[in-house]
Amino acid sequence: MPQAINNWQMDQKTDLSKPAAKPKYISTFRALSSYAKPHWLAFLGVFLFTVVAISAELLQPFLVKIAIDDMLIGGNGDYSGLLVIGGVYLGLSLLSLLFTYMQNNLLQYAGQSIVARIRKQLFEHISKLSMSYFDRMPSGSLITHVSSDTEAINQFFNQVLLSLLRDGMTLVFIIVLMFQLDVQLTLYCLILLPIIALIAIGFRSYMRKTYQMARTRLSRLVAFTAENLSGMNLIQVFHQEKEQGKQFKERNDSYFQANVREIRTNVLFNRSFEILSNISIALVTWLGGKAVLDTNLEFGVLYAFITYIRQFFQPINTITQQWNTLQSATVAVNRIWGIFAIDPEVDDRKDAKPLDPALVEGNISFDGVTFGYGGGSPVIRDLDLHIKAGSMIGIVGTTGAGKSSLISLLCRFYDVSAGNVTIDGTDIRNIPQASLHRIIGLVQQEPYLYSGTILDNVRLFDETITREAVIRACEFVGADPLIRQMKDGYDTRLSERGSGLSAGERQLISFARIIVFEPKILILDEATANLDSHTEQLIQSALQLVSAGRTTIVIAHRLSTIMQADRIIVMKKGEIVEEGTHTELVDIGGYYEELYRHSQGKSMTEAG
Ligand SMILES: Nc1ncnc2c1ncn2[C@@H]1O[C@H](COP(=O)(O)OP(=O)(O)OP(=O)(O)O)[C@@H](O)[C@H]1O
Repeated sequence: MPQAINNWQMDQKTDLSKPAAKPKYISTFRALSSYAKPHWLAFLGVFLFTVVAISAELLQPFLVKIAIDDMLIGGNGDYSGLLVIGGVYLGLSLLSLLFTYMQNNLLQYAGQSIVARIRKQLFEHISKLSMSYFDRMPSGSLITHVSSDTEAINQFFNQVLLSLLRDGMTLVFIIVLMFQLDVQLTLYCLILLPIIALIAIGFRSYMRKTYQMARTRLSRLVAFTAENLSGMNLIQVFHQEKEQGKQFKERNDSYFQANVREIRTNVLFNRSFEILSNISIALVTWLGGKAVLDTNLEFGVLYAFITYIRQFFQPINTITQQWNTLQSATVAVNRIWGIFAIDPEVDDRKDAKPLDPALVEGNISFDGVTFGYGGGSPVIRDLDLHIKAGSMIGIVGTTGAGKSSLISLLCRFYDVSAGNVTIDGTDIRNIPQASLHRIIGLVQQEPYLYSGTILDNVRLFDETITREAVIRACEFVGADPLIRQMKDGYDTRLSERGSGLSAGERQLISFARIIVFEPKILILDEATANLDSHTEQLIQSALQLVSAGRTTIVIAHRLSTIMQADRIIVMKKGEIVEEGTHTELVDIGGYYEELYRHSQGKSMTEAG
């Protein structure tokens, strides 16, 4: 099971058991308002457009009232007045439509710009965080923050803010117009306000629960699906399709039930409002009708009143519906701002000075280095290692011995707990990370390839590196014939992580990267995957070419790769237990000799 997704699921599970943290609405508004500030002109425009759109819409019943009272009932048979009213009515509709359209577009634009900026800053911030953060934080959660959480903020602008503005203003305008028409009738209608508030509060907490339940169950379903897709080969090989199908069904059913419950609650809430609206209309028809019959009220006023009452409930309903969106936006803002508040544990010192790559020789020293992940028990213990510039050293050792950890310390993915690591005598903590990483080239066990062309993968999307330079590098490491055989040669597009290429081809491409970027220090975490002897030969000679003139550290899984190394170190439980050339180590008769005998036996068996 991929670790990240596993952790993500665990995360979702713990989230469920935790009581939901109290949302901080004020701090959400404050956080977002700093991003909204540069767009104040757009928001002012939205406000003005909303005023025009709502006024145009709400004046329409008023026009009909004038037509009824002044032209139909009390009029003198003047058709032209009716025609004018009809024309103005149509004009107001068009005006409302136009300004609603402009208001929506402007708000969408401002909202999207804000969210795009937050997303960009979040991505940049995450890219600067230290490896220790990524150890703690499952990548699934980070994906959620960059995608879903920023989307929740987008909804805040395009739904919550829009509704507060538009529906809030509509409500105020309607109440003013109703008071304008008839004070007594308006007061009767407002008697219903406390009942509306009670219903809204009652439903609010229930709706929040059903909404959260549906979201959590959806997250689980998505995590399960993602995990299954990435491990589909294992599922098929172990005939787990039925079992996984059963588990998927359980999650799917539980999401379905949560959804049904959410919809049921929403429908019930909407209908309650409709009933209230109808009660008000009945009340107004009865009281207003009586007043019309008693000639205390004009018929047109009653008509306009009933229309406004109908329009009165809809905005209240919409505003209440925004509660869930507001809440998820608040949670999203809290989570995103929580990430912004995290500083990288490995940071550049203020007085750090970059090294000139042209002057770097590549002498490396680990002096009394001790290190443990997250300050835990040491996985590297008081280690001393000195590597001369331009030499090649091989590292072998038991699994979990600390080989990769040693490399991570040299790349400064983590800081040592004690001792120091130096390059040409300079403590790497005194070198800015960007400068350090320009000196070091890393070829990982599973070279990472991006979705993009071979060309872009070799030059890592750095357009300043020419196509010719890439081709020369690939020719140099022997990858060129392989690439030319591909459908579009150097322009062949690779799928995610280069899944269309063999392990050997991926390594050759990452060797070409080294040639292109010319680091002084080369680190190779050799692939464990079985390569056919032809590819192994290719990699072997490519390594010799690439390592020439560079300080090279190879974590070896196949001894054949490092037999020619200037020095080999053997690690066990975070310490160097044997050290020397191949011949010296075989003579010692220790762990290395045992490994060597093993590999010889294996190749004899293979040969036999
Ligand atoms: N990110 C991490 N967080 C916590 N502990 C870790 C982390 N990475 C490695 N470890 C632990 O540190 C120890 C050394 O691991 P390391 O990966 O350096 O060993 P290794 O010699 O490279 O092993 P292998 O050959 O199996 O890759 C192990 O006990 C491992 O569990």
